[in-house]
Amino acid sequence: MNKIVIASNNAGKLREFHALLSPLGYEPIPQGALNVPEAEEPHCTFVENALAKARHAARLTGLPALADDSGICVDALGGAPGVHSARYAGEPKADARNNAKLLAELAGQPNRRAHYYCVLVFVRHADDPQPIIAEGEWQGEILTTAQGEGGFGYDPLFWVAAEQATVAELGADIKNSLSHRGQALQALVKRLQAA
Ligand SMILES: O=c1nc[nH]c2c1ncn2[C@H]1C[C@H](O)[C@@H](COP(=O)(O)OP(=O)(O)OP(=O)(O)O)O1
Ligand SMILES: [Mg+2]
Repeated sequence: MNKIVIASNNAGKLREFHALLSPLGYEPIPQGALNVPEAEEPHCTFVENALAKARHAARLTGLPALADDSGICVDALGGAPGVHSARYAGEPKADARNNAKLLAELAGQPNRRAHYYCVLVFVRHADDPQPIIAEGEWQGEILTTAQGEGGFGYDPLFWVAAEQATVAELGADIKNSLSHRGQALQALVKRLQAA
């Protein structure tokens, strides 16, 4: 088995990585299981934050590491909350408060277009000079009320027209086949398997 530390403490992401990587012969290990504390995410781009998280986990575990930095970017808000999605409503990060703030910011706004973005960074070791980087994007719209119980984060507000459902109403397998994270991971795995 190819052990990979997943440099995340987000239970929703960890579930998705497990579902996507395990059938491909990888053994994803959440960084928390190896006592890796949360990394700082001080940067203004997703890719820099993902690289920081991946190097941090690889340094502390001595294992290859995969990090995800992701967020939701709303057109009418000039791309916000973007890299600040996790802490949009301040500390401590909380999905319910973030969703409430997003609805408040968009009150009366007819333009509901948004996209999820995900960048994945894989490092073979902490100082890897050639990280493998892959991205994914998923277009949708922000509803005016939450719908559905699945997924995590902003999923109950994120409407996918092609499915006539919010992401929180999609099954996990369908989400993984369409999502920003699923797309990025498919691209990343191709690169890993070619390496
Ligand atoms: O598929 C998704 N469905 C719903 N919401 C999502 C998704 N993907 C990212 N998001 C939101 C959640 C969080 O508010 C932010 C990620 O922030 P981000 O810093 O990358 O993750 P995090 O702090 O939750 O965990 P960690 O840094 O340990 O991986 O974007
Ligand atoms: Mg984070």
